Amino acid sequence: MSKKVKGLLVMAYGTPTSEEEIEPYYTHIRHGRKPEPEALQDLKDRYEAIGGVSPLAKITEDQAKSLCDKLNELQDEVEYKVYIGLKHISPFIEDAVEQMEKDGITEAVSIVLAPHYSTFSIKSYNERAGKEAEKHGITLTSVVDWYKEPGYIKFWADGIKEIYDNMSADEQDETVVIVSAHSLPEKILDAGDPYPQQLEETAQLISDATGITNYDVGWQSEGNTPDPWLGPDVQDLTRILYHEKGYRSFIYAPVGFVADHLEVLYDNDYECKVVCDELGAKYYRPEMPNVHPLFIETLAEVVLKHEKRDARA
Ligand SMILES: CC1=C(CCC(=O)O)c2cc3nc(cc4[nH]c(cc5[nH]c(cc1n2)c(C)c5CCC(=O)O)c(CCC(=O)O)c4C)C(CCC(=O)O)=C3C
Ligand SMILES: [Fe+2]
Repeated sequence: MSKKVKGLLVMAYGTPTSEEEIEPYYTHIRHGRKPEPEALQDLKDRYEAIGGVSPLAKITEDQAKSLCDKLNELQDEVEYKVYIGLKHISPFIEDAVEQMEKDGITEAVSIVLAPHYSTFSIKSYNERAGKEAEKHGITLTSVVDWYKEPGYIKFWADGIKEIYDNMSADEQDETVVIVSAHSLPEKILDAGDPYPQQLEETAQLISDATGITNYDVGWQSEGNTPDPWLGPDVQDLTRILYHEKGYRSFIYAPVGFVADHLEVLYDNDYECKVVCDELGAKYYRPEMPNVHPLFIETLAEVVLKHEKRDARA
């Protein structure tokens, strides 16, 4: 008897793959409102600064494919078939689910390539997927979050330790780890959003795993809107930690992201580095997860655990 085929919906933010796509992409992020010419130019300049287009599109594809291969290697009850569904550019989440139906898929599982749960992020991905699945008669269950998964913590702890262990004892004494995620509007707190608490937990677990107790939590890449955003911003935090605590080496761990992309390559590797250079401090940033085997295995374990829980329910 042939194995049952099950859909694996891998959801991610999405990125423009050419300069022409930047405007429609930005417009989609802004819920259909076109950006002002200055804001659009600013975004184009940032993409230009990291090489014209983001490496994210290719990385997301590689992550999705590797995850699916790993899942098919780790179990032999079902044959997973992978679909990529993006939040802000084609193939959209809805396109992916529609394609599943065309392919005769009746059951699927989804995961978002972002660790922390927020109404602004994972909830909105999962709601869009769930709604579309219902429309097409597909039974879909969704992984909720995976911010304290041991393999994910280990991945970051290993990267941080590698940098730290290469320092002299004197430098180690002056080193702090800045653990960060994408900032969100402060109003998420009114509804008790778990996002900030989850980032705190991730940071604590990484500290436990590395034994490095000098760490702080910051927010990055905040949007260009009038309302207040979660802070402190990582750049401000760098200055505070330098002046008030005397740190001279900074290890940035943007754990809210899983790939090399604009927020990391520009907001960390350029903007935070500018602050470090100005202060005469040292800038370090461990590798992003991308398709590292430990990371892909971890995602596969997350999906399989979710599938088991689902089977029990
Ligand atoms: C929570 C969160 C994640 C992490 C979770 C997840 O991954 O889902 C994330 C990831 C990403 N965000 C990305 C890109 C952008 N996000 C923007 C703007 C915004 N993000 C927001 C939230 C998040 N974003 C919000 C609340 C806004 C403001 C919207 C508004 O205006 O009200 C803008 C507009 C310009 C700007 O603000 O910089 C861009 C270009 C890329 C792709 C990078 C690449 O292409 O390499 C990635 C992975
Ligand atoms: Fe974003």
